[in-house]
Amino acid sequence: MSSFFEKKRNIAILGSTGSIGTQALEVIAEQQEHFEVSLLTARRNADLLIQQAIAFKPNTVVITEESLYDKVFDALDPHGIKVYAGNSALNSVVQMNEIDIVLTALVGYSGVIPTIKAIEAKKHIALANKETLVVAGEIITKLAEENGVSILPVDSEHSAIFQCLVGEEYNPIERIILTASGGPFRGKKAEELANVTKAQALKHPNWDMGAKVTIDSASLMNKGLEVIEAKWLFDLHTDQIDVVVHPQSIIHSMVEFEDSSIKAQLGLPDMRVPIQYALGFPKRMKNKFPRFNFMDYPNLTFEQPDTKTFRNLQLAYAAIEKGGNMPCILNAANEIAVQAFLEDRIGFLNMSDLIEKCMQSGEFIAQPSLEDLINTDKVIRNLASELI
Ligand SMILES: NC(=O)C1=CN([C@@H]2O[C@H](COP(=O)(O)OP(=O)(O)OC[C@H]3O[C@@H](n4cnc5c(N)ncnc54)[C@H](OP(=O)(O)O)[C@@H]3O)[C@@H](O)[C@H]2O)C=CC1
Ligand SMILES: CC(=O)[C@@H](O)[C@H](O)COP(=O)(O)O
Ligand SMILES: [Mn+2]
Repeated sequence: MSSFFEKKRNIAILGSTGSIGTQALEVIAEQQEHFEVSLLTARRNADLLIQQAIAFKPNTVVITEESLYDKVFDALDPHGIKVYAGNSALNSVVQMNEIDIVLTALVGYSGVIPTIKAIEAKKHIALANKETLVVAGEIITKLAEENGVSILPVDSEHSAIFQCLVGEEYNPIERIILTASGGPFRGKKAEELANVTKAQALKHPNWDMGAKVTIDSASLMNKGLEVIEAKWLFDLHTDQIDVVVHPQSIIHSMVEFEDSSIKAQLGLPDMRVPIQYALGFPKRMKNKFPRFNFMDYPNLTFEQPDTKTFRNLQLAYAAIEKGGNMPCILNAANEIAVQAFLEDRIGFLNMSDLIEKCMQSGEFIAQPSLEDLINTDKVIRNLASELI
């Protein structure tokens, strides 16, 4: 069967060895008549990267950890696959001619520069890496517009909103409602959270994801980052973005229009659905993913987020309302806090304290350039590390 696209879409996956990256390869394996892989990248997981490259035959792979170059080269050179190492290699290969769409599935701030390089080379972006828009949303959305490229959301909530907006080009959004699972500690109070372990925090009730986003979900920082991501993706004011806790993660998010109608996108929690939608947009492709059965979920429930206990959501709203480099400060402090929590160096509640301190002491820049943001990230990482 031939593809319904003019030609097969060439996909670059930045972070192919992670949770989003591996699920994207599952999607591509099931939709081989429509997609092929031109680039795969990883940081340290050389064994999986080699395995993926042999199976999907990309033109090029990058391993950013330079000490692993020889291992990956020796394994893939005999297959005619080009191998590079390091961040600068990543920033240049995302511009390769044959790439149509770059799926950004790296973690954290590391996604910012490769995404900018890809947009400058007029590649469409399938955006999983929400931190990119948190750090540099204004610069990146402007750059995408100037280069005529689309930023197609992969994050489940933003994909839901994007899907609700198809056909609504003439209808302004009144507000969006981002759903939040509430994470593994939903309903718990501060005194119960003081001594929770990373093993408990890493047990998300509905989604199987990488460690960083799973801790963010447990602390509600994930929802805070998603509020900022939504502001830039859909050009909204923060007072148009509400968060509702929906513990079943079946309604992935909603849009309310000016006539009071609310549209929602529903389905089982399965990231392959939004990944496939972004890569195949505007086409919905037939697949064999499990189907949702309403009888299995007789109770879909909704609650207010407890922002007194889970302070990160309020900190994120405060950061985006302040604007400038404040979301970049929030993000850098959060990345250091999450890493420290995962290494048992700080407790769960200390994460919010650390982020708040960095927001209070970091130098505020109202109209930051990209260089200002790169510097802010560096300075705040140092500050947060010193404060631990
Ligand atoms: N997982 C999910 O279901 C969802 C994730 N997201 C977002 O998608 C992004 C990816 O998340 P997820 O897949 O869970 O993350 P993972 O930790 O599972 O995977 C991250 C990937 O990026 C690579 N990587 C990590 N750090 C660096 C770095 N500094 N430089 C270069 N490559 C790096 C890793 O390589 P290696 O394996 O070699 O370390 C791996 O391939 C995040 O921004 C997350 O918030 C959004 C919605 C859902
Ligand atoms: C799958 C996905 O998009 C995650 O970002 C998810 O949203 C995490 O769930 P909560 O942050 O709602 O717990
Ligand atoms: Mn999400």
